[in-house]
Amino acid sequence: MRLALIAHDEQKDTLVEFAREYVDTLAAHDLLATGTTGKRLNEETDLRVERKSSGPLGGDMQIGAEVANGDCHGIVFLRDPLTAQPHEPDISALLRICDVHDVPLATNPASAAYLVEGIERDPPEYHEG
Ligand SMILES: O=C(CO)COP(=O)(O)O
Repeated sequence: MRLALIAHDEQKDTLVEFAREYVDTLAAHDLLATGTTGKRLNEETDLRVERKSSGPLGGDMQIGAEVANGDCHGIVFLRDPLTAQPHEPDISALLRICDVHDVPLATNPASAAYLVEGIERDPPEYHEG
């Protein structure tokens, strides 16, 4: 499966910690991330992550396009619920396209744990295209 990992700045430490905790499960998958998140993951974990553009520069939309194309099958997106983001429309679009295509999406660490553990135990069926 191809999984995306994304975190806003205030959540990046938490995502790095999460990725270390689930490194064995995550390493079995094809991983991608928005730019700065991917840089942190590549530098601070044993995971190898394909980096898209930074979120404010279009990274959320690039990942959304993969969802729309059937190429991205699950997303952990640790959002900052307390800080306004300049690219809020892009974020909303990514969340929406996950719902359109029924792609699992976790936006906080508790649900991210269920998502990753669930994928390991029982990978969801997904459709090409
Ligand atoms: O802004 C983001 C997601 O909306 C994350 O982007 P970065 O990983 O480049 O910080």
